[in-house]
Amino acid sequence: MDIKREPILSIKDLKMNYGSKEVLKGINLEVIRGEIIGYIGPNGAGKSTTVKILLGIVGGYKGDIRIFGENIDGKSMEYKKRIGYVPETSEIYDNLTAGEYLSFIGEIYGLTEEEVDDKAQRLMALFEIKDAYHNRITSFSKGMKQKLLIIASLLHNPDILFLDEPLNGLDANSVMIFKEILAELAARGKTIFYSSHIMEVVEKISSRIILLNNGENVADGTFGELKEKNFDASLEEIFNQLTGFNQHKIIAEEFVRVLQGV
Ligand SMILES: Nc1ncnc2c1ncn2[C@@H]1O[C@H](COP(=O)(O)OP(=O)(O)OP(=O)(O)O)[C@@H](O)[C@H]1O
Repeated sequence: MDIKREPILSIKDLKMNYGSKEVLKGINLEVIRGEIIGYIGPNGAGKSTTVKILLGIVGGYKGDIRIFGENIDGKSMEYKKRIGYVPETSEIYDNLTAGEYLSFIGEIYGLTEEEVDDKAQRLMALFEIKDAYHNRITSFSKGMKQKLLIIASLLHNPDILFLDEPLNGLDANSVMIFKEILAELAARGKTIFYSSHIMEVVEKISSRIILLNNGENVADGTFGELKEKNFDASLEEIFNQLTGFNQHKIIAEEFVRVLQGV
């Protein structure tokens, strides 16, 4: 098989209910090596639910999911060692120092203490937070915590990376570095699943964009392809069109009227 076309992730007819609420209504998706998938959709569309199912955090779904060809419903946990994850909000162990936290994560993935120490310090230096290596995470700023989460997700050199609003709190310089890191990783055959509400960034970095609305895929293609089908619009406008939303001005005016007691 052409290694570049190797399917990394395959989802067939994925359905998920929370109680009587149908959250995912039959998602189909095939992702190949080296793709950067921009996974977008309105609040509550089902993006995090999809990602949590793929990570094995949420069960009880229907459908067939294969990651690296392995059905994730099986007993094997091997596939998890090849996954990295940056959650949107994290239960990061605030009482540990950055070094202790990264050692803890690295050892879960089977890295030696020396390997983790060396890699962690070098990566923290590149993100300009090395001076905080021995500091407790509670003392970190929001952006510093985010950099730590990014490093923790990548320490074991995963083949597929799930990112949920990964730019949260990063300054403009760090955003530029991180976007380059993603492009470099993809060029080296890593697959990236990028969930975000910042359309300008998704538009620029994704090799393919998937729009989820109400638990269904309503668009799937390169930004160029989506533009062609949607009157050459920006991704923000395409998002508005495909989710049937054109009320922003009316809602904003009403919001301000309520604030003013009118
Ligand atoms: N643990 C849960 N129990 C019950 N309902 C849930 C649970 N988790 C999510 N939901 C519901 O599932 C739906 C999809 O939620 P999900 O978190 O996947 O959306 P999302 O697309 O990631 O949204 P956002 O952009 O706001 O992060 C929502 O209606 C949400 O209320």
